[in-house]
Amino acid sequence: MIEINGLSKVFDGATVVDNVSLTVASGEICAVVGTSGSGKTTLLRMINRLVEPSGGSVLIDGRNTRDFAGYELRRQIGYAIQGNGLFPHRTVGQNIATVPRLLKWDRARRRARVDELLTLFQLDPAQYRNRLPRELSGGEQQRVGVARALAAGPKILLMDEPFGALDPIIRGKAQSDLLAIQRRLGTTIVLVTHDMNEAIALGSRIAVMDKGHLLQYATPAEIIAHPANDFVGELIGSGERPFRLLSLDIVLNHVEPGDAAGESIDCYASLRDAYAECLWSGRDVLPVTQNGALIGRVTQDRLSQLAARPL
Ligand SMILES: Nc1ncnc2c1ncn2[C@@H]1O[C@H](COP(=O)(O)OP(=O)(O)OP(=O)(O)O)[C@@H](O)[C@H]1O
Repeated sequence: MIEINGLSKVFDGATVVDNVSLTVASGEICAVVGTSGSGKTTLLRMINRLVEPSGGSVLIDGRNTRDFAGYELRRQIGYAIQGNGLFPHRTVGQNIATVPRLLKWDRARRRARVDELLTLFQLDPAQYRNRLPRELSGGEQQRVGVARALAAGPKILLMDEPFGALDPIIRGKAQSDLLAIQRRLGTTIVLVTHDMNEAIALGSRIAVMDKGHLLQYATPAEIIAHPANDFVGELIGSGERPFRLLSLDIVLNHVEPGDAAGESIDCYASLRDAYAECLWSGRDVLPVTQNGALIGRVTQDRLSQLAARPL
């Protein structure tokens, strides 16, 4: 668990993070969003003390981060940044083994960990471990960057726009890979992003920053339904609200008995995708399948109700 209490940072007389308090429970993903210069990166870097706070405290599992040496803290907390930050002259395997080496893991254990992580990120170890970063695509480099951050099995992972440079398709894939890995390892993640779609897709909670202040800290559903003020509402995008709400839930939770004509939709598809399919195919009801077998139907009426402003 990460407890941030009254955290502030002053640079050259300017307060860039102003008295921010929030708690990230173990195994949760906190997505930090906000305009450029709102203090997101500074907030993130105060958690592993790459930036020393001017005031306030950060507790990790109840222990004040001031009680650790900075380097000690950074070995325990994974850190992944945009553009991956890989060492260009070290192989993929050496890059991933950076922190394990600092922690003096023996060679066999390092090798086993490198291969385990490459496999987890769907990169064949035999093919990738001895390559240099420049011999990888941007998306592959990004995955190696995240694998490196996870190498020593940190309980906490800090991510600063990790997928910012990726194209939308690879980005979607990288996000779903991260979610799958996070669920498997139970890692607590704080992720800075410019992209509200990414925050909604990944965040168990979203922290909205503006000019160093934390404006709202709530679940995606709460933020979409009840933005704390006009600024947060604008960030969500008023025209997007119904669709963002639909993107939070899956068809399986709203299947009703009955038949429908035409191509079916998978029960794990988002309600947003189901609604789009209704509009696109001109149908007001879709058959729903689970593992290929018909389990019922979903209606456009029901989807419309679910897209409406919650009371
Ligand atoms: N080392 C530093 N020295 C002085 N000012 C700094 C320093 N680091 C950041 N700042 C200032 O602090 C403010 C917040 O910066 P920060 O990088 O935290 O914002 P951000 O929300 O992450 O922005 P972006 O989305 O553009 O990356 C900015 O005005 C920035 O210029």
